[in-house]
Amino acid sequence: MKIAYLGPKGTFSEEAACRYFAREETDWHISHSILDVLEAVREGTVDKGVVPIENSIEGTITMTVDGLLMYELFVEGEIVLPVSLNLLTASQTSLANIKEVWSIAPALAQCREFTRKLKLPTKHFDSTASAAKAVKHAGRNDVAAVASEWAAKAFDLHVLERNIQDNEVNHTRFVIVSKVQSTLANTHKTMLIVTPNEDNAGVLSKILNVFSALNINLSWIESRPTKKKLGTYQFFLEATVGTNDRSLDKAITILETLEHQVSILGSYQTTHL
Ligand SMILES: O=C(O)C(=O)C[C@]1(C(=O)O)C=C[C@@H](O)C=C1
Repeated sequence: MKIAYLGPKGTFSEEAACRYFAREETDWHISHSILDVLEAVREGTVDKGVVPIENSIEGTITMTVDGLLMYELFVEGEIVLPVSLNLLTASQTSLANIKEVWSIAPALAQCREFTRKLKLPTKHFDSTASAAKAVKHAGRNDVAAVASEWAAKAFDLHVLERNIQDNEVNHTRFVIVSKVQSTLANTHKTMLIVTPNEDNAGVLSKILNVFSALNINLSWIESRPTKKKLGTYQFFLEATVGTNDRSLDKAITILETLEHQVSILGSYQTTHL
């Protein structure tokens, strides 16, 4: 099975993908960006892709959510990975010497308190590991990458500070995406997109009421702009029931009767690593 993830070696995506598919025969496809992973799935270059969708400190990774829509992909699994972020330098140095911190935007956002306290400017890269690789090749001792210990080993970097994220406990959830909708039995979560039929007062609350009236718990809500008109949105909802749950069927029927557009992005189980 061909599987794409965000590279280079040493990313959290690599850790999530390798540990999740540890028992399967895999042909890895390493992509340069999250959108490249999704595009490889869309084009059929790979069978599946593994991408981050939400972090417990920073929230939704909007690039992934927008990419799921743009490439019309489905979600067939979910992985929750503990994330510890470290400050990595090319060689041993002190914090006082660091002038700039490099990483992917969501990782930098997870350590905002640390970089703000030290008044350190940041620079964006396509992944934590590409920032680590750049630090290795920059030949400088005044720049540092925010990345994993796995990346420190991969690029032979020095760990200057450990666990620098804003909260000691930190998790990122990844989704496994594919071009076809899988028919998994025994799933316990379902991701939906609801596009309201019109933009009227209380439309979101009316949509949410359908779920609460049917006693369906929602574990995630994200609104994304339709990109067509300011102030108009589509809602991503994650319900903690599978598609075989009759109350979910009912909720979808009611929403469609109210002329909202509903599509199922996938139904899946969660794997905690
Ligand atoms: O850059 C990486 O290592 C990734 O796998 C991406 C990513 C993300 O964008 O959220 C994944 C997990 C961590 O939250 C930090 C970075």
